Amino acid sequence: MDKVGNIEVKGLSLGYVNNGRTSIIVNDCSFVFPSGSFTSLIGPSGCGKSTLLNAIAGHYKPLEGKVLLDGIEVLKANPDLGIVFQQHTLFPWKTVIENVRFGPIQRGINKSEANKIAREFIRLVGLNGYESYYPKMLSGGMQHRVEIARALANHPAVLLMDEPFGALDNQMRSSLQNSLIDIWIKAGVTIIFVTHDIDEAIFMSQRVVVMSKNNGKISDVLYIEEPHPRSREKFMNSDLAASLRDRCKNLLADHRAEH
Ligand SMILES: Nc1ncnc2c1ncn2[C@@H]1O[C@H](COP(=O)(O)OP(=O)(O)OP(=O)(O)O)[C@@H](O)[C@H]1O
Repeated sequence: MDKVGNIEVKGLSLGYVNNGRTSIIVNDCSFVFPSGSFTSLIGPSGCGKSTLLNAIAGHYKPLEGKVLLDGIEVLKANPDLGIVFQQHTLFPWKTVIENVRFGPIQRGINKSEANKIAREFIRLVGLNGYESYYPKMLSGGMQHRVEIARALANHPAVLLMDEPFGALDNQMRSSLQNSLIDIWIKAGVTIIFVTHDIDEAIFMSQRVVVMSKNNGKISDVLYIEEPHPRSREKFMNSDLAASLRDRCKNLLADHRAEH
């Protein structure tokens, strides 16, 4: 079956064992991230967003339950599950094109075909002309675009993003948010996006999953019907965005009050 990027989290419990004691981080969580959807995960610091993302990526073994990609259990890291972190993971000694073609070459694709694939994704992230630059010659935002191109060059069905724009200034962050939406529409991947920023989650996603720190569960899911691409100015100043923002703030405040 073709990978279409439907992620199903079923009865998933995640935790850490330290000195024989198990701490539960995510508790019996079930959720579907439909193929081609854009979902943000928000929640208080330490609630388990990164742990959940890593479990979906196959980097982390559940205590209970499972993650299914298109009906098949994810048991280890898989090229269909691309991951982009906040910190840069580009090879500093490789140029942009060498970084982006790395995955295809690892998969056994010949160099000229890998270059073709890499150029396609470099163009998609708006960096044509920068193929022969080294990462240190690029701004932080441009390096992020290379990271995204590198992840997409593996043709993942799902892109897992852990606060990818967390360290950037507002202007750069807005510009990358617009680019990512554009890429998402063109590439048709499923995106699961972890962020601390409520406005970022509301602006970008179709659904915002709010995680709770108290019981390791999903505490609410906000569905955002506004179609993409959204006008930042118009949508973020709308009544809908204001009410979503309030709901998110209240949910996060509830967690703090109960703690
Ligand atoms: N290797 C580990 N051993 C023990 N506990 C850990 C380990 N890694 C993370 N934790 C704990 O698991 C919990 C969840 O961490 P996680 O990084 O998933 O949270 P998060 O919601 O992504 O947090 P943040 O928003 O601050 O990045 C935290 O309490 C953290 O201290």
